[in-house]
Amino acid sequence: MNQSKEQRILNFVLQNAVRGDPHSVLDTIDKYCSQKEWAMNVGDEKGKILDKTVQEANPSVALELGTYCGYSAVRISRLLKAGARLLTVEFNPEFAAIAKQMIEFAGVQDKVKLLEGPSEEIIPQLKKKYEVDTLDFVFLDHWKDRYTPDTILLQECNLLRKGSVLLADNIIFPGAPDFLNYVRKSPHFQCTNYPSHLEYMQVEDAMEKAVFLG
Ligand SMILES: O=C(NCCc1nnc(-c2ccc3[nH]cnc3c2)[nH]1)c1cc(-c2ccc(F)cc2)cc(O)c1O
Ligand SMILES: [Mg+2]
Repeated sequence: MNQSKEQRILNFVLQNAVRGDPHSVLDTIDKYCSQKEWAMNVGDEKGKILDKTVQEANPSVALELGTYCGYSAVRISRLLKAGARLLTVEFNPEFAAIAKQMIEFAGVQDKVKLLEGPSEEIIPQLKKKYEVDTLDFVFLDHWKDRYTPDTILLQECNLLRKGSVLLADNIIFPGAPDFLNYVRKSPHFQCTNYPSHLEYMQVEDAMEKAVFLG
C-alpha cells in the first residue's frame, strides 16, 4: 500500500535529521515541506512567534491541541525547563503514530505525553487522569471549529488560572472567526494579534494570543 504524506515526512527526517537534535528535526521537516510536499506544520515563521510566546510563558505544564506529525510538540518541548511537560492531543491514530516516532527521534519524549482521542473527551480528564492542576500554556492548532468550544471547556474544567496563555494558529487561514470573536469580546481574556503567513506559502495568516485574566 503506498505511503501517506505523513509517513514520507517521517522517513525523510529519519534519513536526514540528527537523532536527539530537535533543531535538526524541525529544519528537516521545514525543508521537506517547503521543497517537496506542503503539510500543515506551524512552520518556521509562525514557529518563531510560538517560540517567543512559550519562552515568555516559561510553562511548567503546557497543552497542545492538534499534534499532527509532532512538529510543534518538538518545537515547544525543546524550550521547556527541566521538569516541565507538554501534553499533546491527537485524535487521528495515523497522525499519532507518526508523531510518536518523530518525538522519540528528536529525543524529547521525556517531556512530551501524547494523548490519543478527541479533545472534548481528553480535556475533562486532564485533572484526575493526567494530574494537571492548571495549564500555564495552551497551543490551539486542531480543527478550527473546535477552538471556541474547547476554550470554553478549559474554563468549565477550571484548567485555566490568572495568566494562563492561549496561542491559536490559523486565525486568518483556514480561519477561526468565532474564536477570534469569542476571546476578543470576552472580559476574561487580554488578546494580542501576530500577523504572519501560512506555513511554506505567501498567503496571509496570523496567530492570536489570549491571556486568561481569571
Ligand atoms: O486543519 C488544520 N489543523 C488541524 C489538524 C489536526 N490535527 N489534529 C487535530 C485534532 C486533534 C484533536 C481533536 N479533537 C477533536 N478534533 C480534533 C482534531 N486536527 C490546519 C489546516 C491548514 C490548512 C491550510 C491551508 C489549506 F489549504 C488546507 C489546510 C493549516 C494549518 O496550520 C492547520 O493547523
Ligand atoms: Mg495550524
